[in-house]
Amino acid sequence: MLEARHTMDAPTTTSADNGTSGGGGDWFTPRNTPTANPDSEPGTEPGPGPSRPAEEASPDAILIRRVMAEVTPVADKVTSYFYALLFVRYPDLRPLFPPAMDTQRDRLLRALLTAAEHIDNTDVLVDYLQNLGRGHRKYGTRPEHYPAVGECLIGALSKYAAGVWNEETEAAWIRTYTTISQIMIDASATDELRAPAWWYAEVVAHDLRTPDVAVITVRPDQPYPFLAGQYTSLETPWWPRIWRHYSFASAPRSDGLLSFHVKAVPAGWVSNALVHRAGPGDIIRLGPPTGSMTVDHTTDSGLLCVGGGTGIAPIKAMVEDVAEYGERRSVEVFYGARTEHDLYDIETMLRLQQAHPWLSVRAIIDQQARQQLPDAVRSFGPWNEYDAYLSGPPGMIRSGVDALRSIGIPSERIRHDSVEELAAAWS
Ligand SMILES: NC(=O)C1=CN([C@@H]2O[C@H](COP(=O)(O)OP(=O)(O)OC[C@H]3O[C@@H](n4cnc5c(N)ncnc54)[C@H](O)[C@@H]3O)[C@@H](O)[C@H]2O)C=CC1
Repeated sequence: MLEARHTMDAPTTTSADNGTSGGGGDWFTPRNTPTANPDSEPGTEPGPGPSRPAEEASPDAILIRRVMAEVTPVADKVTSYFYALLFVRYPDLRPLFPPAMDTQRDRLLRALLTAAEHIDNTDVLVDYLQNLGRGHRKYGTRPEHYPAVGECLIGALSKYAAGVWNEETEAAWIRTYTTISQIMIDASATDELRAPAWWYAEVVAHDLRTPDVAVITVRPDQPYPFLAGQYTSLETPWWPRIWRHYSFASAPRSDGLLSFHVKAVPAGWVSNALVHRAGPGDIIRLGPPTGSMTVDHTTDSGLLCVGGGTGIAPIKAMVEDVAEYGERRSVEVFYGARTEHDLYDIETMLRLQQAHPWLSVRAIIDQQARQQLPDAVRSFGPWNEYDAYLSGPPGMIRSGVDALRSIGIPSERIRHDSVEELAAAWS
């Protein structure tokens, strides 16, 4: 299953002003209390309607896409203008955003595209927005922040889509944004009853495996439930309000410790801090667990796992999960790296292989194999009885999906995290 997880990760915020100032009126003011069933359609707010094929787009979807087509070529301008509006009208909110807004700006546009893309696909949209609403709790986002964001969003879209903007398009955006924000608010309110907005975690071990890869182990301040294959967002004390994603590198452990594999990448503030600066005793913050690249325990199909570089982290967690679960299903791991030196976790993987007869681990080193990881996987097999899991750089995921589909694995049996998000957020 390709995950419908994209990068709509900008904190939606504005001043404690209830959103009725600044020209937006109360168009976007969603209800502040959760609906009776937060997993259902958001109450009486107009929703995107039932899922339907793309060729039968709803009237709102047609209007939304018309605007998107206008603004996409000037994405940078729209996003800059949106944030300018937001921070001028609601300056109190500026501190909730990271000091440097580059990534954030990029995220907003993608968020819009995602919402527009899925406006008729209620299930995907709801699931995605609920996750997003929960994830926004760590930014300090409150229900009263949403109206101002909607107001500034409309302000920016109407300016840059002037050619197609009219009462009808505006009404469609208002309906859509109201739906979006209501789902997020509801999910956040429900989550508040069962989980903290974030967890503090103390670094208890820092193992520099190569000059730029560290395996970091942390102890959360309270229980942290998650599933093997998922990932979290992480903030370091050195770069406040900059959150980056890392997969859990172990299945849930009885001692409650969590581990991450971090590679310091050029211009990666968080990754460099984690690899070169962090040490035992440092306190980081963790957001909630997320992601659906998890082991399906309802089947006993074999697992074909392809991990490139630090993408091996969630694969290792899933192998441990299978071991823990007790099912003796076949698990075939391909662990790719550019050089032998980059196979920083091969010993762990080989130890797991030794302990579990159902597990096979193959290291594929570009330089030796003279081919990239996905091609190497294709030359083994057959894989048509397997569920496939891909984790690694975006290019590897893309060519991995192509390679696996070309040998007959249907898309719904191929799982991976969002390529867009990988590109943006694992640094
Ligand atoms: N740290 C973590 O928890 C996680 C990290 N990731 C992602 O994994 C990646 C790891 O990066 P590095 O360790 O630097 O990996 P890398 O760039 O050294 O590549 C690792 C392997 O992927 C293959 N590969 C790379 N680009 C490819 C392409 N375009 N087509 C086919 N194969 C390709 C290479 O052949 C190599 O075997 C990052 O993009 C990170 O975002 C993914 C999940 C979890």
